[in-house]
Amino acid sequence: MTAWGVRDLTVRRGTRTALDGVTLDVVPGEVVAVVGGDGAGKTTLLRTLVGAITPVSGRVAAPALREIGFMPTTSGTWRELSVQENVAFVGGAYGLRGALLAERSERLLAATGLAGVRRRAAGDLSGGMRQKLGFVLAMLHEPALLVLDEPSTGVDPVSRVDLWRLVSSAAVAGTAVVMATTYLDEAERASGVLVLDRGRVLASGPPDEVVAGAPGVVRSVPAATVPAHAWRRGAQVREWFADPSGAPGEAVTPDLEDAVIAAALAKEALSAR
Ligand SMILES: Nc1ncnc2c1ncn2[C@@H]1O[C@H](COP(=O)(O)OP(=O)(O)OP(=O)(O)O)[C@@H](O)[C@H]1O
Repeated sequence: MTAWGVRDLTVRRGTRTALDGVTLDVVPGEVVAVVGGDGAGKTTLLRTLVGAITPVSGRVAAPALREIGFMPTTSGTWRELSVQENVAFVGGAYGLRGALLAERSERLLAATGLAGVRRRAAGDLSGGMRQKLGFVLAMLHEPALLVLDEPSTGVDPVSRVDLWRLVSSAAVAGTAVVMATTYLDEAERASGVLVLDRGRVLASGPPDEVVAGAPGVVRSVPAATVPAHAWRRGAQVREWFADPSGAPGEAVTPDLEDAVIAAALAKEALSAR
């Protein structure tokens, strides 16, 4: 089984090092989530994986271009074209036509709930529907590697669940999927997570291992001891402590969000020394 991905990747954008020694594996049948804040390097990583950016150093293993499905943050749809025309246009670009194109597009339009709006211009679709159309276009040629750049950002919660279902069913069908996301609840459902922070890997592995490997301890506290180490979770205030012994407050069962914050704070504490 071929694993796609990158090894020890360093990429420069302008004068900045956008990625510094990043390794990512994407296996057929699995979804890997790339998480990180604005400017962490998610888009740069995905674009380098699909061959749109040349790295300074490191290795990229990806299938041939026509075996890759790529959905950019902007969904990759043509706003002036109808849903049907978007599908026909992209299908044509991949050399799909006739019964094969009809069968693929009908199946994908039905799965995404877009069959009823096939004559509507993509620009008149809701944000969530437009992202689903972007997914249809990226999947039309049945790629071996599906690369999705923040498909669910700004999408309503119901459409987010729909999109996740589509993405995971693509993986179940054998596609290797990598998706950038800013939603950690979404990343928690992936097989693997890569946490980026200013171009460097903060943590990587299956979500439960990333959570188990989080440095220090996260507690629920009545009031923050060190405000810069505390954050709100619903009605609670949570705080990260480097040293678990004698940490105040109550124990919490950490999730991926806690683990990512803990890893970021531990790194900051280390570099401040
Ligand atoms: N064309 C460019 N020229 C110069 N610097 C760039 C360029 N594109 C990105 N960068 C820089 O590279 C770094 C990584 O950006 P990237 O877009 O990959 O991050 P991201 O995690 O996808 O964040 P966002 O969600 O905000 O797009 C940032 O510091 C960004 O400012």
